[in-house]
Amino acid sequence: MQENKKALVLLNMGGARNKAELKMFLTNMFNDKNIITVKSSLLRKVIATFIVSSRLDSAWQNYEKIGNESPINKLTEKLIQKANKKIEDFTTYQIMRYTPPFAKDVINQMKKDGIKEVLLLPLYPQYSTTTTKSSFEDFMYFAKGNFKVQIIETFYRNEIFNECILDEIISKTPNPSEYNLIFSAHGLPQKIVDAGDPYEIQMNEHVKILSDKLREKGINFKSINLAYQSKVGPLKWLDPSLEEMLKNFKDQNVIIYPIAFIVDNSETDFELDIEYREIAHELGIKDYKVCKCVNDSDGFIEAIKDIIKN
Ligand SMILES: C=CC1=C(C)c2cc3[nH]c(cc4nc(cc5[nH]c(cc1n2)c(C)c5CCC(=O)O)C(CCC(=O)O)=C4C)c(C)c3C=C
Ligand SMILES: [Fe+2]
Ligand SMILES: [Fe+2]
Repeated sequence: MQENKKALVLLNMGGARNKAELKMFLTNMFNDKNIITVKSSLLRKVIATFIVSSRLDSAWQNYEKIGNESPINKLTEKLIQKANKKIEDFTTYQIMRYTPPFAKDVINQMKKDGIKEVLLLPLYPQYSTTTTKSSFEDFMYFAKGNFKVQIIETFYRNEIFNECILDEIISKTPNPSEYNLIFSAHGLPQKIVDAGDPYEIQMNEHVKILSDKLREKGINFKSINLAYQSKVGPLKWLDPSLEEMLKNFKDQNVIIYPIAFIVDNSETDFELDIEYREIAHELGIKDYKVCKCVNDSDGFIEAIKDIIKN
């Protein structure tokens, strides 16, 4: 690896490579104080143990349908390799929050590599305490003042990034007036939003930016909507849910864009492409398309260059 002094660190959630890692993912996630916001870490541990034991087997069945692993790790690896070839002045690393590579180990490697300055780029276009803040705190805890650190908190307004999203949507729908476009975002418990998390506000703004850009290009979908997927547990989450939204489109065509994600993962490959596809079929939707995330596309590498400049 090059001996650059500056690191670009891409932060993401991680994903299971096997059943043991799914247990690790769920255990780490539900012990995260930004996800389960109860004050007592002991109570959180009890809740985590309960959720993991009740969820593990059924959740694993979903991963069995997508080749026994989340695609997030291999796709992120490709993104890192491409970034290291194409983005000058930085060595690019990845850190995952709930499965390896963990902050502690990557930070040790960065110290060995002589890194002095770090630019953190969470792979979440919109800020949430559950994702951006959680990953930032994780990094800072293990960095222990060893580096000069900067973070990019959001990039949903970046024009090059938004062009990548639109390219994917447009290339999948030669006849947009016959399709309903749904931006599908990962959901969040309502109480996290009520406590001040800006995710929903930023999500609405992001959908408006993309909708305006489509109109400016003269591309008119039958309708454009935002819905939330992936609800877990009994609490109220952001609405409308994707399932409720799909009910509006019996006998019509739908195209979904996964707006909260940068790299395809189990929520896109299983939940959107398999589970909601079945629901759409049962609801009498005619054609149901799911867009790919920007992943390691050349366009997204250009977007990263633009996001990190200055
Ligand atoms: C209280 C639970 C959860 C919150 C809050 C939450 C927020 C959140 N998550 C993502 C992105 C991803 N989540 C993924 C999987 C996943 N998420 C939860 C729960 C919460 N997420 C669970 C239990 C799981 C595991 C799968 C399942 O059992 O349903 C993933 C996929 C990882 C993979 O395996 O590929 C991503 C990515 C965001 C962006 C977000 C808040 C904005
Ligand atoms: Fe999630
Ligand atoms: Fe899910």
